[in-house]
Amino acid sequence: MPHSAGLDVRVTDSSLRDGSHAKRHRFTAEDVRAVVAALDDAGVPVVEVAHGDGLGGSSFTYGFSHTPEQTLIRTAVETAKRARIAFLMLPGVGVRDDIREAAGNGASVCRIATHCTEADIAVQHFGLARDLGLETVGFLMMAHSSPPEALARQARIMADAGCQCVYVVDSAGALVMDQVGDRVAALVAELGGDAQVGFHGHENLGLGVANSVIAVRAGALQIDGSTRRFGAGAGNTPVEAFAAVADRLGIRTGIDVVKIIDAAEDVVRPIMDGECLLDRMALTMGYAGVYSSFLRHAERQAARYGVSGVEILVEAGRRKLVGGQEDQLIEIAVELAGR
Ligand SMILES: CC[C@H](O)CC(=O)C(=O)O
Ligand SMILES: [Mn+2]
Repeated sequence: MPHSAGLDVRVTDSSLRDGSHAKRHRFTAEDVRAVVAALDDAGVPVVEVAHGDGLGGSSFTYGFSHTPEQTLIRTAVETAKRARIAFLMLPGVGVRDDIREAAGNGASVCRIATHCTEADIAVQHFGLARDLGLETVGFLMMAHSSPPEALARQARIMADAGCQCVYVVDSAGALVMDQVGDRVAALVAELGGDAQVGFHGHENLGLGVANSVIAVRAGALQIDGSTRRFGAGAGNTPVEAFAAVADRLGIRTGIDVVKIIDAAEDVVRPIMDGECLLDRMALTMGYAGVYSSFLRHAERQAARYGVSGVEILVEAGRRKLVGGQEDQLIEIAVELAGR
């Protein structure tokens, strides 16, 4: 199922969604307008916009949005001339009405994310999205924690429910090279022509670009990244670096490398609170297999209870915490403080 528009791989930029974690969900409509205009001009085909934890994520658990995400989505749709606007939702964090509202605001790509063993909770959401005429993408999160065959069985559930591209999502940035290739290849073999396969990387072991190239070589047709690595943890695969490497390898992304390099420096960097760094905390996440979006939560609890953020993350990895279990970071911090 190749791309029609002369592309070998379609890139989705997640900086206005995954970057929301790094910016503590403080995006403004002006931020969205500036970033979408620059990415659109550089030829990025899909731009994802939402609260970091997806539609409905604005809450005490995950952190409140500065500007309602549906306003941000509408702003992105109004700004983009060519790019399609995508949104993410996690069943249970968001509900079906959130999908209807995002579609009403003009978003055209619906991305549904589940933990990598729980694809069945997304079945009704894929059905609704297809009924609304949306393109569908499925996210199998924390993919390092499931072997390739198990992941492929979950991908089959998503594809049968109407998902048109299932992503191997390296939420913890813990997958190392062949581990990406093996997972992508298993999904390609399982799905055949029924759905495409994608890869979403994080930089916690410094492998976002290399892992993405390996994913493409294993048959992935969609790749996520964030310009300037603006994402959770050490950030995502940098779109500008991936576009440059892809160009050198003869992989067509349709992205203008010079323009995306300028966008990273002149437009995206100024709206970031700081660079997304491969520092002690982020590297620990990749090494211990911890959900990247736990970074800010772990930092906060470490400061609040006067304990080591690294120790919180190591224990979170040992407990194999999944998204939605942010409150256990508090429990871990309290236990560490009591020792
Ligand atoms: C909370 C959703 C999560 O950030 C989705 C994602 O980008 C990932 O799992 O990497
Ligand atoms: Mn991510």
